[in-house]
Amino acid sequence: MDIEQTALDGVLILTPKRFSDARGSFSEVWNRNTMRDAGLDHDFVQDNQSISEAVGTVRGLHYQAPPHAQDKLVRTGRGCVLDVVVDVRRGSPTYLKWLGVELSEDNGRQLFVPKGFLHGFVTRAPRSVLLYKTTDVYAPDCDGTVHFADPEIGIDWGIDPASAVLSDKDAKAPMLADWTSPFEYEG
Ligand SMILES: Cc1cn([C@H]2C[C@H](O)[C@@H](COP(=O)(O)OP(=O)(O)O[C@H]3O[C@@H](C)C(=O)[C@@H](O)[C@H]3O)O2)c(=O)[nH]c1=O
Repeated sequence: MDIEQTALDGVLILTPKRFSDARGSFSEVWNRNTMRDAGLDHDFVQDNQSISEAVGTVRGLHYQAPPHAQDKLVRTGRGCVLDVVVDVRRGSPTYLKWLGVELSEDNGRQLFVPKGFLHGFVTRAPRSVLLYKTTDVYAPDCDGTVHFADPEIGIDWGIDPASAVLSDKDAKAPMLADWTSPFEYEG
């Protein structure tokens, strides 16, 4: 497993070793011991899958607030997405900085998204399948959204935001000006 730091403290790009042969390939996408040795001692308790049919589908920007905040380990099982995280830890030196990483079935990359970050993605291939593990279970009362096209964050999604395929919840999400982050930077 290759583990790469990013410009956002705590956000990691993990690329599993791929064993290829005449049949195809094999990869360990998560191994508790390997991860623990790399300092990632996380207790994942839920596995999720979303399937997005159309190119240009945006899901996000999402978070679960404390006490049910989630770390996430995200990958693409089929297709391709631009996966995006935004630092919303109040007091963080990189507050409101965002990072986009392409995750595809071909590159096999995974993104580790810690608590305190908004998470979202846009699909770049039809019928893209996102797979992700989380360290807390779904808690609808703590579920939150920030508008994906917030001008203060200014994410370049690579599409015209007006053409994005969105859920009603994401289309109606608050802008930062009407939202207070529940996360504090802990250094
Ligand atoms: C996230 C989630 C949703 N649901 C239900 C609620 C709802 O009826 C339906 C669809 O939910 P959503 O519209 O919130 O799904 P979606 O927009 O795919 O939400 C996800 O987006 C990505 C970007 C994330 O980071 C995830 O944590 C999650 O927020 O699934 C669960 O039962 N368990 C879950 O863990």
